[in-house]
Amino acid sequence: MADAVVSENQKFSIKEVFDTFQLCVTENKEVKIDQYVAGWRGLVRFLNSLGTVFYFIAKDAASKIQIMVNYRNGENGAQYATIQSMVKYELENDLVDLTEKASFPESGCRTLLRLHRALHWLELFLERLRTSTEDDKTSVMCSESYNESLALFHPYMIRKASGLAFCTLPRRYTFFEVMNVGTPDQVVAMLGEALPLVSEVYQLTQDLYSKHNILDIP
Ligand SMILES: CCCCCCCCCCCCC/C=C/[C@@H](O)[C@H](COP(=O)(O)O)NC(=O)CCCCCCCCCCCCCCC
Repeated sequence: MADAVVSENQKFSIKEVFDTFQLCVTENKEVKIDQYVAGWRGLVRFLNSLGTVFYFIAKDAASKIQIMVNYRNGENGAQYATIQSMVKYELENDLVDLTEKASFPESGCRTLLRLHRALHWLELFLERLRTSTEDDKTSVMCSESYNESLALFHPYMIRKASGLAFCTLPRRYTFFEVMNVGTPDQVVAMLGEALPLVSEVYQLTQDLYSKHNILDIP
């Protein structure tokens, strides 16, 4: 509720976003979609605070978030409580285009897979940020992480536009300030705590998709 009245530009701490990812995982090691989506919302808000050049990225992420929210609010919302229940439901009911785009271009499994791949980028980027030193460039850390993950799935034009956007990233010190966590040492400590949470969510999803052989949904 509070989220709705908070202005998009209001300063918030990136730590809140990572706390949300912590709430994603249930005792049975399932990943809750509401919290997963909430985590992504926070990341998009942070991205928006970095400037309009990231708008095309934020817009794509936001539209995928919205697709997932719509499933949760729809008549079969309960089936979308966790990523595990969603995969089971959609596969059992033939609601996923597995080999080529056809009747279900916006299935939950497909949409979440795009966010999941982006989470891998985040994992790699946060690790680089965490182990970086003062003079390291955020743009380089960002593009190296991108090239090892999301870029493998993106066409040339998107890779090109992304590369241009990365060049506008603020330097490390300023970037840490925008994260609004505290001193650089505190940011590094926070990243050390946050990374295992993001990694766990990523790994649980990866294992699930791999088990069902749905890592290549078109
Ligand atoms: C800090 C700098 C942030 C740089 C973000 C790096 C990710 C670059 C992604 C570029 C996506 C370009 C937009 C379009 C993508 C789509 O074509 C493509 C495929 O979708 P389709 O199969 O439906 O066509 N979409 C995707 O791959 C999903 C992309 C989602 C990107 C979300 C990025 C959120 C970044 C959040 C930054 C938070 C940083 C926090 C650091 C402490």
